[in-house]
Amino acid sequence: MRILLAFGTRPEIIKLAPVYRALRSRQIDVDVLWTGQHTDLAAGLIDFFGIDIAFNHSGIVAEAGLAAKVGIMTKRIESVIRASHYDWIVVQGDTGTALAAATAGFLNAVPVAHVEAGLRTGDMQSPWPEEFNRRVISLCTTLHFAPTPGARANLLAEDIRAEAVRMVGNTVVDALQFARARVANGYTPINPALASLPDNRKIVLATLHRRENIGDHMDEVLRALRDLAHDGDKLIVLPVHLNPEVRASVLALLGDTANVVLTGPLQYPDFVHLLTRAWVVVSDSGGIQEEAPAFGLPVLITRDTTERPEVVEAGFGQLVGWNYDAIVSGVRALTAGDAPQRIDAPNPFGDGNSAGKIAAALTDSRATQSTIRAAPAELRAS
Ligand SMILES: CC(=O)N[C@@H]1[C@@H](OP(=O)(O)OP(=O)(O)OC[C@H]2O[C@@H](n3ccc(=O)[nH]c3=O)[C@H](O)[C@@H]2O)O[C@H](CO)[C@@H](O)[C@@H]1O
Repeated sequence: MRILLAFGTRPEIIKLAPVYRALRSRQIDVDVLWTGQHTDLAAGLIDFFGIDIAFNHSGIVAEAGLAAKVGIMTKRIESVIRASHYDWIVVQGDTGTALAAATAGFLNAVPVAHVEAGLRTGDMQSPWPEEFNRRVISLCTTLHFAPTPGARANLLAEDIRAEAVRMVGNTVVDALQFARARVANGYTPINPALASLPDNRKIVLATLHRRENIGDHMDEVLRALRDLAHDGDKLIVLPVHLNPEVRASVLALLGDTANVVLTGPLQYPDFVHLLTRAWVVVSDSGGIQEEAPAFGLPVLITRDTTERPEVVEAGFGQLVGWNYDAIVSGVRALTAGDAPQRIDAPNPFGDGNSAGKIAAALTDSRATQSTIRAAPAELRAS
């Protein structure tokens, strides 16, 4: 059996690394194709998880235009899958890379397995273009790995056959457990700014990067963070995304502000270390909504919708949009005491055993047989 695993961005690497490791531990041949959609952000991650890259297409990132990038990635991935036989092509989430790889797989009759399937906001504009990507990827997919019962229900509502959907949890929890074991007890952060964080401040961990939030929305979140920094008892720690528009807004509103630590994107183990120290998270990230519950951490979600309603239902998350008052009062309420308020509830995104379940399903010969039968005869013969 031979499997192609395709990824491009930081979150895809984090969430597919446990699948890679689970397949390799079963002695399965796995070829990894990296489109390099994130290069700097991915630095260190591939090594951290011990991943060997078979196909490095990181030059694609230089192409202008989202459609051109997806087109070029699709073409490159198609040439890889036409040159060898693959039993599965595995993609994750909702990125351009996942869209390209799923499309190339479908059009060449290679069964596609989708990790983190079934997330929906119901709004094609938010998040854009991810909601579109998710829907197209689901159309191309043979085996859907849903992280939660809600995600599974979303897929069934789109007339996807129940046998094609497996509820396995989210591999982000597996990745977190891998990293947590490495940042336990006496960890020295790679980034020097983290090594000297004062013990007597309440750490507010903030991240901002969603495309649809850039501009007035992001500026309002940054104004709220600036005023929270003025309270004096808190320390705002914000790893700044590399997007130049995000950087410009952050520097304009938070540059040279007391009680604000701005860093570049953190290496994943540093980020996990910071999660262990934070009192509250303010973020528009998808992955962080899933990670915070693993630490019992409350998260204020600076978006108007979330495809992860479980984080809100389980009591970890609040949707605060870009509302200055909601952010300021939310953070103040969560940092009012002398110790961090940890939420004692199970993580709705899983128990860290997702990758093993995915590897077992992919290597189950019955799943492979039924998908091969589903491929058009002329492609099976070619
Ligand atoms: C629309 C949407 O929600 N789409 C999501 C999007 O990903 P995202 O929003 O979660 O992306 P980011 O926030 O960039 O990454 C987060 C990860 O990065 C780590 N991190 C963070 C800051 C740092 O300084 N150093 C780090 O190491 C952190 O631990 C975390 O795991 O695409 C994914 C792939 O398809 C999807 O799964 C997912 O739906």
